[in-house]
Amino acid sequence: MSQREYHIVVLGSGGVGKSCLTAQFVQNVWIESYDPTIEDSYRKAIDVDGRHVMLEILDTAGTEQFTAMRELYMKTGQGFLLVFSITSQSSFYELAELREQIRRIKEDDNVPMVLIGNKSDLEDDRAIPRPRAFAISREWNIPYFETSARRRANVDEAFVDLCRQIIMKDQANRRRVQPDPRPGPRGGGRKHPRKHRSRPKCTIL
Ligand SMILES: Nc1nc2c(ncn2[C@@H]2O[C@H](COP(=O)(O)OP(=O)(O)OP(=O)(O)O)[C@@H](O)[C@H]2O)c(=O)[nH]1
Repeated sequence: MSQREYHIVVLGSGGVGKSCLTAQFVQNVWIESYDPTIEDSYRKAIDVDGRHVMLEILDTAGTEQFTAMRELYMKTGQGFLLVFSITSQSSFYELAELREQIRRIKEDDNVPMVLIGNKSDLEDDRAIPRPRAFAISREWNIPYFETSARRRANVDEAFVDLCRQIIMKDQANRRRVQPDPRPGPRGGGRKHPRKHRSRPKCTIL
């Protein structure tokens, strides 16, 4: 079977840890320094439930000056990681608008997404209580993961969950456009009804 390629976009305010999460997932490295991103893309092959897929991961700019690129990558992205920092209230509230923008641009209410509260190692500085984040994730009908890029906690789990959602959506779309090749009422394989058999049926004893 050919390898499928899926486009993932990592979104969220500046400094929430998008680059660090991406670097941990793709390269298994931790980056201590903060260097605001303009836009970086990475490729990683992974196996999800026995399926070999290639991911194209776009690490986007959190700072306002680069938001002009948003519309384009929202169109091409098939799945989105919505990242905030558990230590920053504003980064949490800013995600609502990003989510709305994605749904509007894609004209789809069921876009694969995952909500991520990053920097879970900074529990003492927590500004968003866990139940608050879970409540939003339930309202948006998407899963919530608390991650720490620093400790590499829950990073793979969040990316893999998103991949699963994308694969399921892709399969559902394919089923919709490709008619079932099997004959009979479910399939579109046979144009004309089978002719009546004149020969008697054979019975195996
Ligand atoms: N303690 C802690 N620090 C983190 C974590 N993830 C990222 N950081 C730090 O937060 C700062 C910003 O991380 P980045 O990954 O560059 O943030 P970003 O969201 O890509 O920022 P922009 O490129 O501006 O959008 C860096 O100094 C990181 O070391 C984490 O899980 N825990």
